[in-house]
Amino acid sequence: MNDSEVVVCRLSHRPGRDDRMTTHVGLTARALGADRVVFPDNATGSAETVRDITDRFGGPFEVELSGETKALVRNWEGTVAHLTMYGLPVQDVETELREAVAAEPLLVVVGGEKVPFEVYDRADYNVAVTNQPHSEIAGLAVFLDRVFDGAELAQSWEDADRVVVPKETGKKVVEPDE
Ligand SMILES: C[S@@+](CC[C@H](N)C(=O)[O-])C[C@H]1O[C@@H](n2cnc3c(N)ncnc32)[C@H](O)[C@@H]1O
Repeated sequence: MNDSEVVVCRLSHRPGRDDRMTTHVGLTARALGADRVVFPDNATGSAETVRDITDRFGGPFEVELSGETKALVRNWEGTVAHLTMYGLPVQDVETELREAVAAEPLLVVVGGEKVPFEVYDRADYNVAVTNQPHSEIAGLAVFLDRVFDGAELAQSWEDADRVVVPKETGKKVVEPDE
């Protein structure tokens, strides 16, 4: 679906307190069209959960752990978009972002605890999904939907061992090609 690789970087992780949020950053990145998520190396449980979901519901989607998420941002060869309530409104930069992702890899940075100034400084785009405080998961979902212009909602999944069949009522899950 993507022209170039789209990678989501969770900048920091506080074990215990951030477990669910970090896991959901990964699940949202996968479901809404990113190719890969990078978690800090203390987020092992979140990485395991997202890999397990990918094994069951399909990919391609990669999960990586890194001891150097800030260095990943600093040294990224491509476009860096940092999600922050202090940035430019996503609706004002979405066209430029689509052009950028057509040309080169995009790193989408979401914070947790306080984000250092060097990330704001390195970012090619500091992007706000409203200029109100809310959550990295909500911000990431709206951001990816704008970048992919809705195409991610209809993506297909490979190597799934289960497929959800949409139903007006109730739940139906089948094996592929069933
Ligand atoms: C709950 S906030 C905490 C921010 C942290 N206290 C700080 O000072 O940087 C965690 C992350 O959610 C994301 N976020 C929160 N509100 C946002 C908004 N309006 N637009 C884009 N991203 C947002 C940002 O990536 C932020 O780093």
